[in-house]
Amino acid sequence: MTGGFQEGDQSVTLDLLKQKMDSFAKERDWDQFHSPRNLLLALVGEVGELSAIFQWKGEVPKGLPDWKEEEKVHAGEELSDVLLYLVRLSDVCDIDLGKAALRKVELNAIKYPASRTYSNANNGIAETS
Ligand SMILES: Nc1ccn([C@H]2C[C@H](O)[C@@H](COP(=O)(O)OP(=O)(O)OP(=O)(O)O)O2)c(=O)n1
Repeated sequence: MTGGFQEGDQSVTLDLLKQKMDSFAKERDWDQFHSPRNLLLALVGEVGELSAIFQWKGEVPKGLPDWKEEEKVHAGEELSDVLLYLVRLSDVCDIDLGKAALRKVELNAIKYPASRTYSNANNGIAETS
């Protein structure tokens, strides 16, 4: 048993992913290509690739119980591409994504109080009380 610290022991944080993407770009001299617009288009492209996996399957149960292992691995890869480009886009826009997201969660809770009941999740439009 080595007992040494391994990368797999790290908890995955947005900051870790941000640093990894920054190193990835710098090591390849790709900073020049990672402009906000290019990253946004790359992000949208990856959302398209993720959508293609679900396309024509109809509704699928949560947990994807009927999917083959390789399909789930593929879905994980496309979800990761979306996340990585989102993290990178936020970084080059000098926006702290973690802080912005936490603030948005708080704003959402104010907009849609848990004390009220909703007939559906359609943005609370059909609020019943
Ligand atoms: N200029 C680039 C190109 C790639 N990547 C990184 C971020 C994504 O996580 C991943 C995207 O790589 P690909 O464009 O090769 O896309 P896929 O991995 O989805 O491959 P494919 O489109 O062939 O399925 O690589 C990046 O940071 N900057």
